[in-house]
Amino acid sequence: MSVLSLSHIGHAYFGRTVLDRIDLDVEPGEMVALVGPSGCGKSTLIHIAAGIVEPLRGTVAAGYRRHAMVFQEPRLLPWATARDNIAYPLRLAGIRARERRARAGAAARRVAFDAVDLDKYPAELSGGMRQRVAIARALGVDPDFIFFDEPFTALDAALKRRMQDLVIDAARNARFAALFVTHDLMEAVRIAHRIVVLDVAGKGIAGQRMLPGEPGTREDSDVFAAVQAFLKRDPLFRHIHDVNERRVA
Ligand SMILES: Nc1ncnc2c1ncn2[C@@H]1O[C@H](COP(=O)(O)OP(=O)(O)OP(=O)(O)O)[C@@H](O)[C@H]1O
Repeated sequence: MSVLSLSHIGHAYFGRTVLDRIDLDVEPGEMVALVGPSGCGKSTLIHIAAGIVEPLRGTVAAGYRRHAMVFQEPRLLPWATARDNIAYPLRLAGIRARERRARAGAAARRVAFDAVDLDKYPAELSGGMRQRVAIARALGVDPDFIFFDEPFTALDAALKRRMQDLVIDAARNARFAALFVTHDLMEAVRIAHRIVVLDVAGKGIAGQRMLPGEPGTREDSDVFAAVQAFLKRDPLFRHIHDVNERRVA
């Protein structure tokens, strides 16, 4: 009864294999963190999973009702206010102005976005506020699945933590499932039920680990200890901090 099922996904760019034989299922209400060394194909895989990129091989079976996506950059419309940005997908869905306004306001409240800022334009908002708008826009469509592609990488540590808590709370309340790409193992351990580790590019999934307890109920000391244990003793995480320098160059 998976809400997302990837079977034998393979992909290549210009003949160079980046993903091979990827099988991955996400259950309803489950938050799966996808981690792996730089350049291993995390973004490619989440784009395939979300239907943005057509895989060269394999199939994607989506059992969710409605999905949303949150990217590293908030990707807001610069000419629209925060409220109109949040309401934009609702407008595309043909929802009337009055209801759009109410639902955008409710979504903003769920991410603790101050109502007085709803009429501001993206350029008038801080990076954290803009990312809140992006999350509110995702929550506003009432999704049962959200794809997160490194949404908090550009934020400083304190803000990142606040945003993670916000996503954890929202996921618990709205019970959406999610695939969450991150290169931050601490973030993965805080936020997810399960961590899936991609191998270096072209080698597929290296393995996965279930995380104990529910996201949001883990003590900081336990999160820290789990990350240390993964990095020091678990061979699955051996390549996690490798950098594909050819790509960086
Ligand atoms: N549109 C594209 N055309 C050609 N090559 C691409 C394209 N997108 C990604 N690649 C290459 O595919 C590989 C995987 O990239 P991808 O962005 O999916 O990895 P990633 O794990 O998300 O990387 P990072 O952790 O650095 O964000 C990289 O070597 C990258 O250079």
